[in-house]
Amino acid sequence: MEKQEKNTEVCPPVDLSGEAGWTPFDAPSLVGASLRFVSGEPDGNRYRVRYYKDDAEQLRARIWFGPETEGPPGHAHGGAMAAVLDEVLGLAAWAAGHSIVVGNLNVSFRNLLPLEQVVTVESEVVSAQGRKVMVHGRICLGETVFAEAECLCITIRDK
Ligand SMILES: CCCCCCCC(=O)SCCNC(=O)CCNC(=O)[C@H](O)C(C)(C)COP(=O)(O)OP(=O)(O)OC[C@H]1O[C@@H](n2cnc3c(N)ncnc32)[C@H](O)[C@@H]1OP(=O)(O)O
Repeated sequence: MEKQEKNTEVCPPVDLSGEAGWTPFDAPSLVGASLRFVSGEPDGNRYRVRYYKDDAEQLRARIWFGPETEGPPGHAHGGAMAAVLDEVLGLAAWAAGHSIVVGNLNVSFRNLLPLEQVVTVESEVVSAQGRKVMVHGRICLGETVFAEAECLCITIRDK
């Protein structure tokens, strides 16, 4: 079988601007330099992401799924969408003041997400009781929802 050449060309810049009323927010710095999988290559071919807070102080992200996130031909891998929801919804809890890791992430894939398109991740911290913080979120563009998730975050025990 012939070996397929890997395309190593870097994709052109993309516009990750937020919407009116959004303020840029450096969410990954809340947890230090550890979040390289989604946020680590801002000019690469995997993901490109920029974080914001909206006027209700909820975390938002504008994100581009690059060719390295491909699953079904021309579209994002489900695991690639789940990774984004894990990071953004976990960071939404951090941004609300909770030091957490994600304990459970329940994702529903609603529509195929075309590659190399800038989409939005919305999040909402819906409850915080004891060590459990529930965050809901979705990857969408206008009225189209690509994936939605419920994320149970658990606060880290004091060492
Ligand atoms: C640095 C942070 C970056 C954040 C952004 C990125 C998000 C991530 O990718 S985090 C990485 C993925 N997550 C992980 O690897 C987490 C691995 N899991 C763990 O470390 C542990 O299981 C942990 C911390 C979640 C819970 O363990 P522990 O501290 O012993 O708590 P534990 O006593 O078991 O549970 C506490 C409560 O949460 C509940 N709970 C814990 N896990 C779950 C779960 N998966 N589903 C439902 N409930 C759960 C328990 O039932 C318990 O409830 P109750 O108090 O009512 O009895």
